Amino acid sequence: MSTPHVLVHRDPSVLADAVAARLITRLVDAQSAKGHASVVLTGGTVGIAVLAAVAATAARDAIDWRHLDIWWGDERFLPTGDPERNETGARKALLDHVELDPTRVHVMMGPDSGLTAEESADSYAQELRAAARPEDHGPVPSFDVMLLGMGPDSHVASLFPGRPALYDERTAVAVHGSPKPPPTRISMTLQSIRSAAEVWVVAAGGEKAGAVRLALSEAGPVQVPAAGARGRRRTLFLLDRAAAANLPPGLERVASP
Ligand SMILES: O=C1O[C@H](COP(=O)(O)O)[C@@H](O)[C@H](O)[C@H]1O
Repeated sequence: MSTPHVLVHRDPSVLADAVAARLITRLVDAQSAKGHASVVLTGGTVGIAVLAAVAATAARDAIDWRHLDIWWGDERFLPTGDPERNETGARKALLDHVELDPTRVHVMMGPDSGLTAEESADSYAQELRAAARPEDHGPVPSFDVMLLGMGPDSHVASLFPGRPALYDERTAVAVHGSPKPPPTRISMTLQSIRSAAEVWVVAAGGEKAGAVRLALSEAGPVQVPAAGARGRRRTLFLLDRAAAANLPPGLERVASP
């Protein structure tokens, strides 16, 4: 697992634009090396702002959208089209504006599929396994980039502090009784997060500063889920100034004065 690096941008808007630019570059590089790329999306304020920033730049046309696999780190277990679904936010902000191959868009199914949350999570785990290649050495693809928002309680995806999902050895699980609504969710587990080549934790706002500090300390992932979010090759914490207000000494690298 990689050691986290921290980049601090001036405000949430510069942060979203900078992450969008970084994401486009990373996906274009991956596609030029392999012919395809993969990204894991997140919900939440900054996660969706990054997608809107990608949609707003002409550089988005540098991505070969038909050869991009899109996954989600977590989903609220709500019907297709519900405004609270992470998928709905992502489609509105970006996915509806680019030409994707629908077979490469891997949604976590909601109750309108007829599946229970457990069955939906199992189905996602199977989809992950089917997409993994021998070189991934496991049941989950080595995603090129996994984007993760983070809550003020340090949750990432739908992995909340102290909850059973953090001990689970499966790759995707149902989450019940989420402290943040809605109560039922589907989430990738830490095992899946750690399969990503690059994990980018993106956070803005002073209410996240304490969680950012803990996530970059020696805290364990059961108490501080974001402390367990690490990529195989690279881990970035991409922050605005407010979220970076309480960093452990020596970590900050100011990227936008
Ligand atoms: O519920 C969720 O929250 C987190 C963080 O959201 P934010 O609005 O505080 O940025 C998000 O990463 C996760 O995907 C989502 O389901």
